[in-house]
Amino acid sequence: MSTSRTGSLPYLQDLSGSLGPGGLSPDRFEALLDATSPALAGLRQQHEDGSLPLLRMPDRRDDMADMERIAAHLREGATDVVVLGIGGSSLGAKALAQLAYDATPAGTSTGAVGSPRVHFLENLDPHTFERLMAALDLGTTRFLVVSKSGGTAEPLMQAYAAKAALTATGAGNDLGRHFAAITEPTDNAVRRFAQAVGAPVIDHETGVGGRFSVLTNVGLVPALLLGLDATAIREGAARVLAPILDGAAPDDVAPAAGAAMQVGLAEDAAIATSIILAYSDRLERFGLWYRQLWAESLGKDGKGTLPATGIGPVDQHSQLQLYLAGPADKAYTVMSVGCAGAGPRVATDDPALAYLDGKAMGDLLDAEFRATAETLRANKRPVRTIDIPVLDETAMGALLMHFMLETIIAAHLMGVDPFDQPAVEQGKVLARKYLGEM
Ligand SMILES: O=P(O)(O)OC[C@H]1O[C@](O)(CO)[C@@H](O)[C@@H]1O
Repeated sequence: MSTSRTGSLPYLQDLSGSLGPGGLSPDRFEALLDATSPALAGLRQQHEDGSLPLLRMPDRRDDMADMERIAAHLREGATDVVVLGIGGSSLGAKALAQLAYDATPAGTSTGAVGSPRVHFLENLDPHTFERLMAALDLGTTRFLVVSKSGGTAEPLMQAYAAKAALTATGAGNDLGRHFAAITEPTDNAVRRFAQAVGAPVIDHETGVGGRFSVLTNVGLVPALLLGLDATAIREGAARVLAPILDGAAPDDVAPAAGAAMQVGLAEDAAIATSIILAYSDRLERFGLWYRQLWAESLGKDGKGTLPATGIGPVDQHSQLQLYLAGPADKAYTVMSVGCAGAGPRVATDDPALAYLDGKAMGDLLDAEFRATAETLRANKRPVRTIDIPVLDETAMGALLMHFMLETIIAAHLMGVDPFDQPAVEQGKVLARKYLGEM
């Protein structure tokens, strides 16, 4: 079974292009799919006993009031909100924010009319920081500091720098109004910072790691600021989880099929890179969120594949040559958002452009998506397609849950723990040592 039968999902996954020559043998795929059964049973159990709080997020509503409270605090009198967080404390929110569209290079998202502009200062770069501070009216700018541990150097550095910038411009008389924080309920540096400036704090879910936190307040507070429907995001996630909770067979569980395919390709077909190629600008940051999820969860014990991202027509004109004729060590997830007929139509009497005459911009995008997927397959490159008829909050919630579950199930097949990241700590210790020597 190569195409997901879960008809109620707001997307359609088709794995048929990953099977056969250049890909995975259908028998091996079926065997791996069967091997996901214990993982699915484990997830059911963990949902029931509450030991994996991520699985309870789709149905949670009791935390919405806290989220609304923080969002209202940040929104009041604000033209701009800057989110200070890194990795899992930023990437999920950024992916959601792109729904409220837009994909400006500075990472700004504008939402519904009346919403503040939301900026994500994820990376640490003094040049970017100073330029943004200079461009904003700090009197009407708010900062949301997000860190699960509350001890991550980058957002702390940015929070203290923002406080100094506010104070320098005289906008710091009422610092509590300018800040809010999300962090674990421990005595940590982010909490102490927020308390010192008199800003409200809400708790980061203790049992949900950063890269799995997009359905918690970490993703949903920025979403609310942008006017997105947070409940619909969770409802979309619930639709992906439902077959697992209902005890469906693995071939009716889209993330299980995806995990079997990804692990099988790595083990049998020497696939070293897993590329998400999205035919929608609004999925650009989704790919970046996926990179952390896949890399940090599975890159262990010498195992794991390199997650990479690309964007539709742009990468056809930049990467496709390598994809088609370079090393056959990459697998492709080509994602498209229903676009046929969308956008402006061309009117031209140039005979050389007869193929464009009367066609909508979305027609060309759709044709290119299908052509690229087929060409990859014709060149024996394993391809999965994911069609999203309508990219809204429900679909985005479903896609986020799909890839979180696919990662957890893949970890089970690979025999690694998806929830830790011990190797990352080495660099952090060294960076602190170097800082101490400066
Ligand atoms: O939310 P925190 O604790 O600031 O951590 C940020 C990121 O840093 C990491 O711990 C890696 O260093 C990620 O797993 C995490 O998402």
